[in-house]
Amino acid sequence: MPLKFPLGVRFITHSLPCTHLASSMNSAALIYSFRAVPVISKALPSRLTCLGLCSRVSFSTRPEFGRRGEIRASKSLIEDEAELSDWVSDLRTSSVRGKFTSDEDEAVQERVRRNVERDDGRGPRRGREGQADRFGGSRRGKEGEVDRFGGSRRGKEGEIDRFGGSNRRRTEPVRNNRFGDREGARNGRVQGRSGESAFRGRNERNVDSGFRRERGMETNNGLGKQTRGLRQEEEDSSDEVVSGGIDDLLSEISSEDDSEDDEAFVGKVVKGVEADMPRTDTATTSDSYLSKTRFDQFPLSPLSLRAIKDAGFETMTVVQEATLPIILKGKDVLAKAKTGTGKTVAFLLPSIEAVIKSPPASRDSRQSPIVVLVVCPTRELASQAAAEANTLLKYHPSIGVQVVIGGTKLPTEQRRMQANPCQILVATPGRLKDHIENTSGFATRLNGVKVLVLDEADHLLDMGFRRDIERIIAAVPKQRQTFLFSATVPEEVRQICHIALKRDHEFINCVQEGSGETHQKVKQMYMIASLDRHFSLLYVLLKEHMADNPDYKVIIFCTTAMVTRLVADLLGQLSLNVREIHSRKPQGYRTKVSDEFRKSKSIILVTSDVSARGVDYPDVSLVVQMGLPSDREQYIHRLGRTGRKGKEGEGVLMLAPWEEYFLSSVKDLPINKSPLPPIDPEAVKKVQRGLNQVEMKNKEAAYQAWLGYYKSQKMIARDTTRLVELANEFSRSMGLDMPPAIPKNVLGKMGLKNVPGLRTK
Ligand SMILES: Nc1ncnc2c1ncn2[C@@H]1O[C@H](COP(=O)(O)OP(=O)(O)OP(=O)(O)O)[C@@H](O)[C@H]1O
Repeated sequence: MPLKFPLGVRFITHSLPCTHLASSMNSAALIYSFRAVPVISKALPSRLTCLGLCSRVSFSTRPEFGRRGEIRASKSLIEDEAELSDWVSDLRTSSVRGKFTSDEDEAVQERVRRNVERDDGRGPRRGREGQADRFGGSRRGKEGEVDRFGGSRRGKEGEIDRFGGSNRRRTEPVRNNRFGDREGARNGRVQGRSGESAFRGRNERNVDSGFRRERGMETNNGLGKQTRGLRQEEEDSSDEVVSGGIDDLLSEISSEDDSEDDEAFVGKVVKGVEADMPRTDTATTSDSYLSKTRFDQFPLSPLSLRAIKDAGFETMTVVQEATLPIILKGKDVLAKAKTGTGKTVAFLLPSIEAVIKSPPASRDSRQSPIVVLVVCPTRELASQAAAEANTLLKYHPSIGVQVVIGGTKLPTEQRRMQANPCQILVATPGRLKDHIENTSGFATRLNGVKVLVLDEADHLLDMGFRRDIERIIAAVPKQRQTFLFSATVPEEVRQICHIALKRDHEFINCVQEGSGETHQKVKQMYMIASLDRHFSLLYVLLKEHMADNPDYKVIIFCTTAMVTRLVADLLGQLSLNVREIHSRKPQGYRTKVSDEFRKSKSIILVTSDVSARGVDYPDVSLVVQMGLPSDREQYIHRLGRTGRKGKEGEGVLMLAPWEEYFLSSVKDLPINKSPLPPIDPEAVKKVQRGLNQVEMKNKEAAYQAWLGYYKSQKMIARDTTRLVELANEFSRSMGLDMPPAIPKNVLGKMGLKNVPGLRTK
C-alpha cells in the first residue's frame, strides 16, 4: 500500500506482524506494521506502525532535520511568552512609576497586540503570589490577583484542584434534544471506583496525525514535513533510565502470588520479554475507547492489578493497550488519544512500575529521590493525576505521592514535602520551578528521576510554558524515560518534542484520521447570532436542555474570567442552579465547587478555560462555548468535557456573525449549523431583568476583559475602530446604554488610545 507524502515521496508498505508486539498480538487482521522502503528510511528514518485503532511512529531523527528555525510556536493566545513576561514586568514597574514613555508605550502596545486576557490556566507568565497584572493576562491567576481588564489569564499552574471523590452519576434519560433528535438512553454506566473519581478528564483533540489510516492501511500525508522539523536529541539515548525497561518490569509478572510486599518485586528480571508479551485484542468500533485487553495480560505488579480491579477497570482503554507495551520496553513515548479515554492511567501504571524497580527510598525525606515526575499544566489536573495515582497505589503503601501546585505559600509546601517523603511528584510547571530554585535539597532529589511525564504535552510545550519546561527538563537526568500525552498533538509540538523525548521515541496515535479528533457520540452544533441575542439564546438553550435532561450537567465556557463571572451572575439571577470557576476565585472555593460539580447532577458550571483541559467531570450532558475559542485545540478540549468514556454528549458553539471565520479551523470536525431556537419575548424580558440585577462593577469588568480578549484576536483587532464598535455591542447586550469608561492608561497599554467609541476616565 503506497503511503503518500507531501514531498512527493511515496512509502511502499507491506503489512507485517507488528515488530514490537509480534508475539503479543492475536489479532493480525487489525494490527499491521508498515515499513518504509530503505531509501525512504534513510531520508526519513521513521517507522510507521499501526496498532489496530492506534498508529505508532518511531522516530530516529537525524541531526540535519534539527532546524530550530523552523519551529513555530503553537497558535495559542500567548504567542510569545518572553515578550509578555517582559511586558508584564514593564507594566508592574510602570504602575509604580506612573506611566510609560512614548517608546515604552509603543513597545507595550505591540506586546498587547499579541496577548490578551484569558483564563485558561496557562498564563504566559506565572508571577508570584500577590502580584497583579493589569491586563489579567499573564500569570498564574492566583487568588486575590486583580487585573484591570477584569480578565485573568491562563495562570499557568494556578488552577483548581482536588477532586476528592467522584460518584459518577448515571444519566440515562431518553431525551429529545433541541436538534430534533430523539436520543436514546445515555449509556452513563460508570465503573464505580470506591470513593474516588473513576475517570479523570482530559481533553481530546487530535491534531495532525501525520498519516491517514484506512482500515489498517495508512497513507502518510505529512510525516515528511513533520519529521523535517525534528532536531537531534543531544542526549545519548542508548541508556534507558528505567533500567532494563521491560526486562525488569517483566519480573513482576512472573510473580503469580498476590504478595502484599512491594519489595518482593524489586530487582526481579525476566528474560525473553518479547516472547512473554501479552496478546492484545483491540475493540473494533472506531469510537470505542475500551479494548478487550485485560490489565493482567501485562507484566504489572499484582498489587497494582488489585487496585485496578478495585477501581472497577475491567479492560484497558485503547490508549493504555497501545502505549503500555512500548513503555514497558523502556521507550519514550508521545501518545495522542481522544479526551476522556484514560491517558492518566496509561502513564501512571508504568510509572509506578518504575518506582517499584527503584532502590528503596532513603529515610531522609529531604534526600529521598523523586523517581517519577509528572508535570501537568493546571492545579486541578495535577491534583486529579495525584488522586488517580493514589487509587492505583492503594496496595503500595510504601510508595508516596505528593502534589506541588502553588496556591499555598512556598514554605508551606516545602514543609509538607519534608514531612511526607514521596517517590512520585505531580506538579505544575511554575511551582515546580520555584522549588527547583528555592527549596534546599530539591534539585538533588530530582536527580533520582527516572520517569518524566508531560501531561497535556502540547500545552506544556507551547510558548506559555516552554521556559519552565526547559528548566525542568534541565533539572532531571538525561537518562530517563519520558512520556508525553495529549489529546492533541499539533504539528508544532511534533517538531519540538525532541526537547523532552529521545530520538528513538515512538509516536502512538490513537486518533484515526478521518474519524476526527472529537467523539462520534458527541453532537456538535454551532449557532450564529448577533451579540445582543446571545444571553437570551443561552437561556433558552439551557431551559430546553434542562427540560429534556432532568439529570443535566452543563458546562459553559466563556472567553475570560470576568465574562465568566458576568454570565454566572446572570444565570444565578435567572434562578438556575449555577456555579462558577475561574482563576479569580480563591483556590479553596474552586476546589469546593469542582468537587460539588463532579458529584452533582442538575447543575450548570460557568467557567473560563481553567476547566478546558483534562478535568474529568462525569456525565456532562452539554458543553456550551460562548464566543470565540482561542484556537481549534481549545475548542476540542473544551468539547471533550462531555462524551467521556464513550458516553454521549452535546456541544454548542455560540458565535456572533463576525466570529464565523473560526469555523474554517474546525471544518474537518462534524460540527453543524443549528437553527436558532425561537426566543419568546417573555424569556427576553426575563433575561433583561436578570441583567439589570447584575452588579455594575461586574459588567464593567466584563467589558474590559472582553475588549482585552478580542484585542488579541488578530482577525478582529486589526481594525480597532470596528473592535470598539463590537465591544460596545457587547456592552449593550449587557443592558448598558453607554459603554463603561476605561482608564486612559489602561487603554494606552491596550493600544486603544484615541479609538473612537471608547469612554475614558
Ligand atoms: N481501563 C479503564 N477502564 C475504565 N475507566 C478507565 C480506565 N482507565 C481510566 N479510566 C477512567 O477514565 C476516565 C478518563 O480518564 P482520563 O481523565 O485519564 O482521560 P484522558 O484521556 O486523560 O482525558 P483528557 O484528554 O480529557 O484529559 C477517568 O475517570 C479514569 O479513571
